[in-house]
Amino acid sequence: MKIALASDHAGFEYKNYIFKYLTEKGNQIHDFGTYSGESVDYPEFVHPLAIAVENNEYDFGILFCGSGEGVSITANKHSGIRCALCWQTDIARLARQHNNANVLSIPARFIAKELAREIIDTFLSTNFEGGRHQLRVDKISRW
Ligand SMILES: O=C(CO)[C@H](O)[C@H](O)[C@H](O)COP(=O)(O)O
Repeated sequence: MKIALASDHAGFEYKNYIFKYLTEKGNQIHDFGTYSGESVDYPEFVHPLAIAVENNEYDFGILFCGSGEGVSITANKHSGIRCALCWQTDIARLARQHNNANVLSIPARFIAKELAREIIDTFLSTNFEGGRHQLRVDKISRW
C-alpha cells in the first residue's frame, strides 16, 4: 500500500515509530514532515498530504498531533478528504466501514504507541461497506 504520513512536533515521535513499522510490513511510505521535535504549525504539513491523497497519489494518509484535532480539522478542509480522528480500534473500523475515511488522525499525547499501531492496522485492513453508507458519503461533498 502507498501511505502518506504527516505530523507536527507533538506527533513526531509516533510518526517515526509508525513509519518504521509500516515500512517493515512492506508498504510504500512517504513522510510529509515535520522532521524534528521542534515546535511547528501543523497546517504546513497537513495541506500537502491532503492534496496528494485527494489526487490519489496515496491510498491513505495518517496524521499525528497532540490531540489529533488540529490535523484532522485541517485535512477535512479539503473536499476530497474524509479524515477520522480515532482513539479506539472500533472507531477506526467504523470510520472505514461507514465513512470510507481516507485519512486517519492519531491523538499522540493521549494514547500509547502500541494502541496507535493497532488502530492503524485496523484502519488499513477494513473495507468500506458501501450501500446505504455510499449515499451518505456522497452527500458530504455534494450538498
Ligand atoms: O491541534 C492540536 C490541539 O488540538 C494539537 O494537539 C497540537 O499538537 C497542539 O496544539 C500542539 O500544542 P503545543 O503546546 O504547541 O505543543
